[in-house]
Amino acid sequence: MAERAARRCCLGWDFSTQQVKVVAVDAELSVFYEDSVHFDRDLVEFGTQGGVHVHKDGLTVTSPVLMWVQALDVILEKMKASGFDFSQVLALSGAGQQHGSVYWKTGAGQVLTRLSPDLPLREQLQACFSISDCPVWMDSSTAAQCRQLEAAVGGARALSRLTGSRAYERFTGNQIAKIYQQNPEAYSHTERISLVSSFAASLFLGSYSPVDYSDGSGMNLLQIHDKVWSQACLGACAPRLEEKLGRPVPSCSVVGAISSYFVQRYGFPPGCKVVAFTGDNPASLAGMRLEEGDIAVSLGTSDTLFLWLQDPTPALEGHIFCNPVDPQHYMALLCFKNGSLMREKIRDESTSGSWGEFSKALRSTAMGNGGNLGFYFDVMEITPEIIGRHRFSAENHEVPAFPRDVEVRALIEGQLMAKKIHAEALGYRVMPKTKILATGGASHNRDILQVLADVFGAPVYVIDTTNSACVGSAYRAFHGLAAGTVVPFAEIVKLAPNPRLVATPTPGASQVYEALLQRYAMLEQRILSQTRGPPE
Ligand SMILES: O=C(CO)[C@@H](O)[C@H](O)CF
Repeated sequence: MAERAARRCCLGWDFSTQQVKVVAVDAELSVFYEDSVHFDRDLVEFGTQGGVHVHKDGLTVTSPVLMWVQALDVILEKMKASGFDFSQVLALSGAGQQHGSVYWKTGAGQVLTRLSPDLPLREQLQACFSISDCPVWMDSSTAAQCRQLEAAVGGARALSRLTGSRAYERFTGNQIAKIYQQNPEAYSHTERISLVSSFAASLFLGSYSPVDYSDGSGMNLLQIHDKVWSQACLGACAPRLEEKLGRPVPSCSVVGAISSYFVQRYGFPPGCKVVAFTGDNPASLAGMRLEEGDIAVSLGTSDTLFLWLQDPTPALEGHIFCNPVDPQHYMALLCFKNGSLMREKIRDESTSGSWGEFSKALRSTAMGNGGNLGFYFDVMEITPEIIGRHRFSAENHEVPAFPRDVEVRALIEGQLMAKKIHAEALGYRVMPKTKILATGGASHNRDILQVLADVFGAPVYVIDTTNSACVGSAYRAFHGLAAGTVVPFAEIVKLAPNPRLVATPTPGASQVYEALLQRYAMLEQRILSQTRGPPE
């Protein structure tokens, strides 16, 4: 085989819900290698579906930690077999599904430092975990612990101001509290608790990696302004918790050099740096190269907004995390459950299942839709908590139906105005330099993106985000190599492929939507007050 040219690079890892993925990115920021191990398909013995075990109560959702360990063994062996030249790896970083937690048994730290390069990780770490099936982000079994935590710190809004979010069932602090309450023996035999991100970093380090600020912001435990653990939250969840978590670190930190295990078994250079791993969403923000004032809109099954914020306003909806690439700033995540499934339903009902007709309906109706407004939530919406379909005429009278073209525009304008209103409630503001990055299935529909540009009053770009968490992790590894210097992340990634401009605001759009957004916000509050008590 022709000798492969030496290619200095950084690796970006993603320990996600369904697989472990890796990309290799060279100094020109080109991705030249990628590989993955899919849990359900490649590690059948663990019996997962979608990478998880959904328990009989329908609320508890876990994943086997040894599956994640074995996936790393398998993917590294695949890379070795493919002839990947590990000696060229300057640094690596990674991402993990947010909120999940790993419980290292007393003594495991010693095992990590003394791994034999002659054996796979799975064999040597077999007995190192006090909890074998780890709680993950899909778990919703900790409602009681959420209420206890909010009560301990003065309520949901107080907790949101402190940690960036009100209590959420999937957030790690509440999961730790449940384990301490329901399995105290396992908790007492736990010497370290990692997130999935810092667990993965620990494997490469050969010692416990600290939790980074950004993923740590998804625990309901970290004070996002001071970047220290909240003693009130720690105390409300479990005893002696701070010693099990260790001190959190800035996300751009170099947490150490790669363990000799990987040097001897795979040929990594001894000086290969490990940069703190972080959550998958913060890593994706890095991969999309979001900058201050930018917003990424992922239009998928559920719609997700990634915001870059300088002065966040924590609220009862959405999540504020410490920014993964700028320790002075923040990011926010907003999830809208009624995303593409709702768009597909209206497409089927109003345009005979045709996206072409759906787009025609958008093009044949004017911005503002003649004052008609719609709220379309066939499943309970997260942001805000509303269910059902609610249509309003220009006079704010609720009506039972719209003509089909009006219905299509009312759906899309409603979904996108909700995004702007709730983003602004978290402190987001469109700036002159704002770019909107659209991703996900619906980002292939240019007519939907035109409405997005009109509602936000900003240009819309599309970007390939297939491996955004991995690529963002590789970018962060390069940034970590510059650690100690004041080189901003944007400077490190300026050679990366640029997003493609797809839509710019129609002249007059801001006048139309300024008034409509106010009406939408008022009507949303009207619906909320009709369906639940006064806001907290
Ligand atoms: O819970 C989430 C974010 O808060 C999910 O996006 C997980 O990070 C997916 F792994």
